[in-house]
Amino acid sequence: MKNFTNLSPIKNTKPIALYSSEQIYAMEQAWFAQGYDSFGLMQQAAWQMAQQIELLYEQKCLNANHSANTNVYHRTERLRRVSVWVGKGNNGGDGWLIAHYLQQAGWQVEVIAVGFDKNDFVIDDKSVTSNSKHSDSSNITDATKALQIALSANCHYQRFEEIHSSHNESEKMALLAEIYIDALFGIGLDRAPEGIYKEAISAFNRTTQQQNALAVAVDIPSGLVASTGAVFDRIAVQADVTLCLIARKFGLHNKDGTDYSGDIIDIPLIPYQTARPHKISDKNAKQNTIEAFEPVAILRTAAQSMKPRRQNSYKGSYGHALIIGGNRVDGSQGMGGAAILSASSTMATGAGKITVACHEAFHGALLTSLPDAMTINLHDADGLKALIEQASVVAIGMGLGRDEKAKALFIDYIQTAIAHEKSIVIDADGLYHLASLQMDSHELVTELREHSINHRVCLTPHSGEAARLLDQKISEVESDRLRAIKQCAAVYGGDWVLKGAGSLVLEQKSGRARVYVCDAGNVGMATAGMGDILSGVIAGLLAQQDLAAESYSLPQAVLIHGFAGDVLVNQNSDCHSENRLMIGQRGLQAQDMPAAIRHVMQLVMVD
Ligand SMILES: NC(=O)C1=CN([C@@H]2O[C@H](COP(=O)(O)OP(=O)(O)OC[C@H]3O[C@@H](n4cnc5c(N)ncnc54)[C@H](O)[C@@H]3O)[C@@H](O)[C@H]2O)[C@@H](O)CC1
Ligand SMILES: Nc1ncnc2c1ncn2[C@@H]1O[C@H](COP(=O)(O)OP(=O)(O)O)[C@@H](O)[C@H]1O
Repeated sequence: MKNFTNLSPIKNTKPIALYSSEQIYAMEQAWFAQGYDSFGLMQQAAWQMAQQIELLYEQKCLNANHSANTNVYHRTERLRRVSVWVGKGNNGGDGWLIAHYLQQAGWQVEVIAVGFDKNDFVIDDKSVTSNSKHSDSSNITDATKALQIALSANCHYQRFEEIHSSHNESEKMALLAEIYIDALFGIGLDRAPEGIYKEAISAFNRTTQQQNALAVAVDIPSGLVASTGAVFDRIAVQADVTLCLIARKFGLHNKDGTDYSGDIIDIPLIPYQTARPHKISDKNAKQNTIEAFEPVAILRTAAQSMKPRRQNSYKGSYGHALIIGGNRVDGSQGMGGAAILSASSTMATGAGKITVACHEAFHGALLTSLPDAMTINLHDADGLKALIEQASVVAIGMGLGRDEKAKALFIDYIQTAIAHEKSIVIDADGLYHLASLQMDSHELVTELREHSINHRVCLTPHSGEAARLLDQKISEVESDRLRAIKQCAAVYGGDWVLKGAGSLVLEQKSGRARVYVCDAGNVGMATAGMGDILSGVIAGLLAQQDLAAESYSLPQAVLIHGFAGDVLVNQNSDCHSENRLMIGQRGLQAQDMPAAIRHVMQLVMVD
């Protein structure tokens, strides 16, 4: 659940580099290649996590005492109990060592071992005392070594299989604890947890919820795929806190990741986490050159500040945005609202002037809600093409319609925009037509791609639209959104937003594509018309050419849109007056957004 307590669009936080699990393994390998010990790294990881767990426990006690208004010193008399759930991989190895270190620190520890055979618990002194630098060489894995160390230290354990097969509910309650540690799976999860693993994850979640205990995930919540943020069949540990080892995983911030990870605490561990030895192809190159790991994406949690406008300027200084959409196909009710919403957010973002090209049937409604806009008939091709020539940016597709007539208009208007070297935003039905044109091998797709090399072309699909553009199933796109957005950019050129929880933004600059995850927005925005609002924000920023490049960037637009949604939902938490209107996650409407966008535009302004 998103925390709205510290809502500020400009925060003093740096963007965070995000990596795939393959890259994290490569970072580890680079570290070991320099002679460092893999088991030493596991010990260090576990030791630092144990310390964090102690801090989390103290914080939990302080909070509990604070709310109960009791003396904080009572906490020292409490029995500190931890239940550590371990799997068979290295993530489980971390768990065994955490149990060992916490027991040394005086905690009452119970390890719940999942997927283990009874024979796994025979103490083998050799593995504990093994000094081999890399455990592989002695055929003893790091995880086994960790288990043996915990056993030798008399850490109490139970096999989950035994607890689970018991019909006695109280026996099923593995251990009453204040903190539960999830060390079942880490970045090595490569398939859906089934059988006993599925049962263990459900039992972990059930127990932590029943005990109102703190659930702490080691590295990543078990069940969450580190490289994609996917969760198989909703089977994943619901963590309150994730202790993220080595480097931030992309999956913690995309798709299901945000729902399952809780607060994230970084434990970087190795100084070279973002570098690996350079492959020496040039014999003259220095031996010790290092090559940075290119993150798969950058997490942006804050918008760029914007400078105030020059006093000596006028509406023409802030661009003319042309919104094309809002059609009414003969006999239908039409989609005028899409263009109206888009236009109202364009204006709220600060465009100097706007014209809306929509079906004439909607002109009255448009002018009633947005008298600042100029209007033109969507089907007046000559008039509209003349306007495209004058516009600073053309946003097309919101409620344009999917019939053949609309497709012909789309082709005509996009070709005109390209001919006049305009910035273009394509959304909704525009993306539908673009996908058809790609299937027809229509020349417009190539023209648009070429145009995008030197001009801004922004395309904003949700997963369904992206699937059509790529001729894939929605599930295929959803299973790896990072791959999908890159494929979109490779096929069509331009800059992209793949909308959804943790919207992805791909920007191409100087032939280099960079992907961003925008950490603003909330589930209240999953309502009709929110996408139209986004296309309007993008058009509104692109129109204002007085802005510095980073201020009209695509991540900036997505962040402003997301923060506006967050501002609206946040009214819930700081609402003291009963008379004040509350807008929460349920019932948030796209039409609420322009006022919130104006508010965010003031918050990002600096002197
Ligand atoms: N020694 C090291 O290099 C370090 C490793 N670390 C830990 O090691 C973790 C990665 O360890 P591993 O690579 O062993 O990966 P995991 O501990 O995630 O486990 C992978 C094992 O589980 C199996 N598996 C995957 N999905 C399964 C499923 N659905 N059902 C049943 N079995 C499944 C795999 O076949 C593999 O045997 C990290 O997340 C981190 O916690 C940290 O200790 C840092 C240092
Ligand atoms: N769960 C969510 N978290 C954050 N943002 C969301 C969420 N659901 C939707 N949004 C945002 O709301 C907008 C919805 O766009 P879209 O699906 O195109 O709506 P429409 O087609 O009705 O206009 C996108 O910008 C999307 O990122």
